[in-house]
This record gives sequence, C-alpha cells and structure tokens, in this order.
Amino acid sequence: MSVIDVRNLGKTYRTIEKEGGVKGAIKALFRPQYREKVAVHDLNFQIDAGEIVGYIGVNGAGKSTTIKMLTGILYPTTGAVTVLGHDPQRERVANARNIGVVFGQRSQLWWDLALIESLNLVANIYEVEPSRYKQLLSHFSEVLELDEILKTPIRSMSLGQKMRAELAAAFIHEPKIVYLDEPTIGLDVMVKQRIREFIKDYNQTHNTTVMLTTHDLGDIEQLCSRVIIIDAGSKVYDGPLHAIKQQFGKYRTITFETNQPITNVQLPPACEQLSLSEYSLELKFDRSQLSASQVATALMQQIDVADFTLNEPDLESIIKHLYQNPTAYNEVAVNE
Ligand SMILES: Nc1ncnc2c1ncn2[C@@H]1O[C@H](COP(=O)(O)OP(=O)(O)OP(=O)(O)O)[C@@H](O)[C@H]1O
Repeated sequence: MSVIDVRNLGKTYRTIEKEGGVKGAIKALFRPQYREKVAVHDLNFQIDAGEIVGYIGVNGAGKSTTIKMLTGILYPTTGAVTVLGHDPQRERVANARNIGVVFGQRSQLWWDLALIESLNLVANIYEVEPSRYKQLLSHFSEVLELDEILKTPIRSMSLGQKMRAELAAAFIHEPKIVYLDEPTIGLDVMVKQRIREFIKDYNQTHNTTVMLTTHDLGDIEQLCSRVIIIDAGSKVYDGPLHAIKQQFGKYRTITFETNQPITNVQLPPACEQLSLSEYSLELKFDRSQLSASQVATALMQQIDVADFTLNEPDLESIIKHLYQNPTAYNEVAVNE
C-alpha cells in the first residue's frame, strides 16, 4: 500500500523582478513585473511502506521543492500530494505526527539547549509515552553514540555530532515516514557509516518509509533499492537502483591479459582502445551495438588471451554522465 501518493504535482514560483536603485524599487511596488519559475512539473510517483527511496538530481532540479510540498511547508501550484491519507498542507498537525524530517544543512533543534533538553521537549510535544521514550533514548544513545553529547548544547557541537542529534530528534516519536535531505553532507567516513547503519537498522526494525535526498552516491548504494531521478523539475527515472546501470550504462570496458606481447590489433566497430601495455589491453565498447562475447571472439582471433575481465560501469560515472548530459535520458528512451 502506498504511503506517499504524488499526482500531477507542480510548483511554479512567482517572484517580482526588480530593477536596481530606488526608482526600480518604487516601480516594483506600484507596477510589479512578475517572473515565473517552474520548479516542479507534472510529477507522479507512489511510495510504499518500508521503502527507502533515493531522490536525486543536480542542484536546482527541484528536489527541495518536492520535499517541501510533501512535508506541507509549501503548497503545490498543480496536482496533489497525499501522505498516509492526509493532505500535508491542510492537515499539517495530523501529518506532523507521522513524519520526521532532517535537513542536513539546517538545524531544527534549539540552539542553546543541551541535546537531552531538546529531546525531552520533542518527546513532550509528540506525547511520546515516558517508558517508550526511555527505551528509545537508550537505544539511540547506543547506536548514535549520544552519551558524550547529551549534555552539550547544539551550538557547541561539531557537524557530525549535530547530525546525530538531529537524527535522534527526528526519529524519537517513531514516525512512519522520514524525509532526509542530505543527511551525510560534510561528514567524515566513520560518521557517514554510522548514520547509514542507523537509517538502515531503523527502517528494517520499524518498516519506516524513508525518502532520501543526497548527492552522496555512497548513501544511495548502501541504502536505496529504488531511485527517482529528477531533472529540470520533471521525473526522468524511477526504478530499481541496479537497473540504472543497465539502462544508462551504455558503455562497458573489457580488459585482456595475454601470454604474448600484443602487437597489431584490429578493433571491431563501436569499440575503442582505452589503454595498451605489453601484455594488457583495455577496451571500451557500446553494448547497444556489440556484446561482450563478440568483442572477446574478435580479439581472441588476433591475440593469445590468457584471461579477460568484463567491467560493469560504476554508478558514479553513470550518474555523472547523466547529470552532465541531460539528453542522455532521451537517448535511452529512443533506444528502448
Ligand atoms: N523561493 C523560491 N523562489 C523562486 N525560485 C525558487 C525558490 N526556491 C527554489 N527556486 C528555484 O526552483 C528551482 C528548484 O529549486 P530546488 O531548491 O527545489 O532544487 P534542488 O534540486 O533542491 O537543488 P539543490 O540540490 O541545490 O538543493 C531552482 O531553479 C531554484 O532556483
């Protein structure tokens, strides 16, 4: 059953264009010129209970705008959002009980309060049952290593400590859905790992739905089985993580090790040499035109192959390619 239902969702920002100087300011006051920016356009997706979905795209693609509409901070210009049966904007209180939110670049905790005081407050606001609160606090303290920072005010915490504190606060009322916007940004490898493990463990034990916005592909690879890619406000991919590699990884590489020094080789069409040393040859080929076995057969007729390795494209290079070449999304659609 879907817990998040997004239908034909769109958001257009309307801003007043101002010319410089006092004259410009007065003109904007009496005869405002509006500029419209379509941030999200005709978005459709459903997310089921317990899914961890990576929501990715370049800067300015429309990710934060979508999350703001899902959490009820912004109202949509077109279409509708339903979260566990509620309209997040009109039923903000009911919605708030069900959700937890972490914005990696902004703190939602009380700056001058010690973490434990902040957590007590949040638990009070959400009316968390005291014995349950005690249990959760002890569990979170262990997995997020909070003991050392419970008495520290948020303002004196390091980035990694702050993020662990934010997570504890966002999860303490046991929300059914959590929206995590860049939860690992700027953190060192160890803290990143701890946070990913916390999210994974919480998802598995509570069947919590997680929507994760991140530029860190490690987060995606370790946590998300499904990915939604948004580009210029529109959805361009929605599917399993592993299928991105199949759909968009147009090129593969193959490395041959030989028994004899490699001399002249004739490459099949749609195949290009990446590197050559005495006993090793690395090729790149377009898998929509050639299969790995066709490449291997062509080369084995020319060189004395001792071994060969076929390399799948890695996610990072595919996503980088997609981000740099938005038309690649259409190329795939045409090729299909
Ligand atoms: N309040 C606003 N008024 C006008 N335009 C806005 C406003 N907020 C965002 N935009 C524009 O809408 C588009 C989408 O912005 P959004 O912040 O949703 O992107 P994003 O994918 O979250 O980017 P990032 O990865 O940088 O956070 C951008 O072109 C942005 O400039």
